[in-house]
Amino acid sequence: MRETSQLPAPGSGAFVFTAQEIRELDADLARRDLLELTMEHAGARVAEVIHARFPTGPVLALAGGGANGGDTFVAARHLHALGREVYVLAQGTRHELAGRMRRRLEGLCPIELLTEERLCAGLSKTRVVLDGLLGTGFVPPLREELTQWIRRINEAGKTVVSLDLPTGLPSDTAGDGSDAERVRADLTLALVGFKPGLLFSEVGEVQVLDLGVPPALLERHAHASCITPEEVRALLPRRVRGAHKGTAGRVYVLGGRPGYTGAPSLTAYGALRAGSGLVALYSRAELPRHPVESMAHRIEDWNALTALPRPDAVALGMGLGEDSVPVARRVLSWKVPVVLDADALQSELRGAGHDAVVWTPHPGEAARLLGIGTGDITRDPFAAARALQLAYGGTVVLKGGPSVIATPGALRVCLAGNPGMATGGSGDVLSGVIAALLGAGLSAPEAAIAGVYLHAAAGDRAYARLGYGLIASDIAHEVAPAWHVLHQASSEIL
Ligand SMILES: NC(=O)C1=CN([C@@H]2O[C@H](COP(=O)(O)OP(=O)(O)OC[C@H]3O[C@@H](n4cnc5c(N)ncnc54)[C@H](OP(=O)(O)O)[C@@H]3O)[C@@H](O)[C@H]2O)[C@@H](O)CC1
Ligand SMILES: Nc1ncnc2c1ncn2[C@@H]1O[C@H](COP(=O)(O)OP(=O)(O)O)[C@@H](O)[C@H]1O
Ligand SMILES: [K+]
Repeated sequence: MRETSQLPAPGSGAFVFTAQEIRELDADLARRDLLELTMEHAGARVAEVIHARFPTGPVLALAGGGANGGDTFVAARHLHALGREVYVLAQGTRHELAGRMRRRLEGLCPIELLTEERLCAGLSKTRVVLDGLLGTGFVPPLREELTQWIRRINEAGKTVVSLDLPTGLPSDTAGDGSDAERVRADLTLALVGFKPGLLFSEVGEVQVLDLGVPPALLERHAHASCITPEEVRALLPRRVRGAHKGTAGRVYVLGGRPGYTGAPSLTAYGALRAGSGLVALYSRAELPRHPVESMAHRIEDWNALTALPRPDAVALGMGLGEDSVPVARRVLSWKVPVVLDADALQSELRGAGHDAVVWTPHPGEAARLLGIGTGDITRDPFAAARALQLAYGGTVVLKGGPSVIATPGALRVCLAGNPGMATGGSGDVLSGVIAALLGAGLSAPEAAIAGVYLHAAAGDRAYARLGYGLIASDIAHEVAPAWHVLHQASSEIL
């Protein structure tokens, strides 16, 4: 599970790039004669951060044969200029720009060929290791010598700062969880944006460095972008002075069966705390713990739904069991906005959805919907979310730490949230939050983006108060203050 401290503050509007997208961005920068400047900027920023965070002691800089090594030569030059003792061990390079950066360093501080013996000697004398061996150009599997060096670095117990990616971590997919074949970094300084591998693997702290690349270029080449509090704040529905409960959104929650009565109640709490004017629960079971502010109806036969007035939004599937597919088909025919969750996430519903549907699978449910293994989902959540959206339509929320959203036009990721939220029922609360936002008039992509962020921000508030002992209803209750803070905050304090 991801530690709360690992990702940057959720305010970060950072982008995410795959290795191929970085190659395309670099080619674009090169055409504009900006690539060398960008590498210079990268090295300067890395040196600045290292000097600020670890102000004393020698630095051992390890430079590989590609541009990751080139950045490292630049960082070493800037650290030297800051008066730091720097020792550089480098592989040979055929990379033109990296070679130029190496020549600019030669004569200022020692550069020696990287061998295991020199690495061990260097590690014994240093305070900080700058890992610039492999970045986005890493093509697995690791060559044998790299495996040995990584082992030495990890065994030395020094502070390790990785440049762009911890060496050995694949750029585009989650690492396999084994630490043996990648550098265990204390801090990774990611250039221009996250790489998917940094979001979905256990990698320590990550800081994204702005390299002064024009935002339009970043946007053009990016794979995904992080949800910002500012955009969520702008999306949150505002009530007019004359609002009444009927205009604030009427949500139906269809779920539960004998023995499974908690889930729809948690969804109702989520919807109420996210501002629904009226929440009605329909279930074939008695729902003993539902919020008293909601209306719970036990129904014998789902055909009774036909006689009900159409709501503004529906959340469907939590604890509903095998009734889910026929009930979902009926509700989808109403063409009102719907959140499909839990038992309603079935492949029989492929083709039955519409634009105003939000599908909210966790990786197990996503695997069921796509007919592949859960490992295939968690290895590349962006690809999985996109594949689900293409297959099922609407908007897809692939839950996890972090959650990913695929809308018809974009991939988004939510940096808020924490492992304390890995507790039964927290996904049920999310369905209620999204349904409330749909009921208040947000589109499916908007409700998914704002709902996932609000739910995660509520989870962070609950974690701050309760730590890993937080339970799903705590998240539901924190949705209200999370919303309120966001609603009231001026943009300066977001
Ligand atoms: N816009 C940006 O963000 C900017 C990004 N920039 C930087 O560019 C970096 C990407 O640079 P890159 O493409 O040169 O690749 P990089 O990571 O240095 O690796 C290549 C080296 O690795 C080697 N190698 C490969 N596989 C291997 C294996 N399995 N086992 C062992 N070795 C292996 C390969 O060896 P070869 O195959 O050539 O023998 C070659 O020597 C990126 O991470 C960032 O730091 C900045 O400079 C400027 C702007
Ligand atoms: N490590 C984590 N970091 C961030 N969010 C998490 C983490 N673990 C779980 N969550 C969030 O908690 C919720 C869990 O949902 P789900 O697995 O459907 O739970 P349940 O089925 O018990 O309701 C999702 O919104 C997910 O994003
Ligand atoms: K690296």
